[in-house]
Amino acid sequence: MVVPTTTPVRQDTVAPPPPSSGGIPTVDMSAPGGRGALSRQVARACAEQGFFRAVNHGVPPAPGARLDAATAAFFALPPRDKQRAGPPSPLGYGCRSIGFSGDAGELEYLLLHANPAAVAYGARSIDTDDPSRFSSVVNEYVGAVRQLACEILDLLGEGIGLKDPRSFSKLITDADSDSLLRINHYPTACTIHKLDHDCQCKMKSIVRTKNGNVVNPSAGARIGFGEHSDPQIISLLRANDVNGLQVLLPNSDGKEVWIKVPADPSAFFVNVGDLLQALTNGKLVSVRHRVIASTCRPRLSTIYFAAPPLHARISTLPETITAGSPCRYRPFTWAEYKKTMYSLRLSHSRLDLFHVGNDDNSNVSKGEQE
Ligand SMILES: C=C1C[C@]23C[C@@]1(O)CC[C@H]2[C@@]12CC[C@H](O)[C@@](C)(C(=O)O1)[C@H]2[C@@H]3C(=O)O
Ligand SMILES: O=C(O)CCC(=O)C(=O)O
Ligand SMILES: [Fe+2]
Repeated sequence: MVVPTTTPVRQDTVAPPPPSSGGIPTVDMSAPGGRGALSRQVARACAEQGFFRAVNHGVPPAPGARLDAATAAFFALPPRDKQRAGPPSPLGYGCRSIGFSGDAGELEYLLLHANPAAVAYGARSIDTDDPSRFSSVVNEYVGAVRQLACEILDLLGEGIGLKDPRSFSKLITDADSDSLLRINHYPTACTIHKLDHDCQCKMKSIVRTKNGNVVNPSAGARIGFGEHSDPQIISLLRANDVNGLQVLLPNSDGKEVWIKVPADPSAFFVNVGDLLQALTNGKLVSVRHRVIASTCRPRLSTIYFAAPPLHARISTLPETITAGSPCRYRPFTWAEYKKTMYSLRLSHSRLDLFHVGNDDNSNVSKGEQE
């Protein structure tokens, strides 16, 4: 991760660091002190950590509670009912397998496109009793969270001094926005028996050798979701009261260390994504994070990945390019970026392939892996 330790976001508007709890910057979205101070705080957290905890964010609890109830009901279904919504294409129901390049984690999930037509289509196999009930719960949640995402992006636009501070939020409110909603369920080690046989074996990482012996190559390690950065513009995560999320942040010596993020069901955890790093010439940093699954309590998390339309051209904003900080990334479309990312492993630092002067990405687009 690039850590701009010597270059503050803007020389004339250096904000005090947001208060941090256990190394996690926290931004009170309703704090008195004015919009200027708030925008500088949000920009500073996104420049230094690429991550913050948003409290008093204004999203009412009801849409989240309704969505949690609906998705928990889905995950409690018998395996063959859940499999009607899979396998993930990448959208749909998935169990353990993440993406198309061999990544796996101790989780099952639903991955949905966030537009109402796609939600309605997916809902037919997720809530067969009443698909429109499921759709309206998802749409209500997406509407509320998208509004918070826009507010944060506008604050960021102001905080880093863009000519049009709404440049970021305009990308995600376009009718063709490619935003996603993901619901991750990390079962406990002892409820794995509720999954189907295939998934049970995969989650226990059981491998049967040629002579019939059973071995567990990853005994002890419970990687829920492996190390990665989110590819989109910004991600807003809300989870139940079970810990597990970790972010890779610089410590006081500048060394990167994994920081455990204490669970807070009333907060949103905000991640800068790869596209925002590219748009801002690396001033805002796409944070690497992962989930270690708890052995004794199930974690349920919901993440809104705010993305532009597929055809959107991601080109570094001129305000972020200076003589001392020349343009780092070549322009690309979100469709091009997605194609590259799906050919790579979860942990790949894929944005590096779009550095000015790096021609290596012509190969990865054709399916070459790490
Ligand atoms: C291995 C992969 C899964 C992923 C697409 C990718 O090729 C690399 C990025 C992964 C990720 C991480 C954030 C989101 O959970 C996600 C939906 C996304 O947009 O990028 C996943 C992708 C996925 O699970 O399909
Ligand atoms: O489930 C979580 O808490 C985080 C998962 C995540 O980072 C992702 O789905 O991209
Ligand atoms: Fe993520």
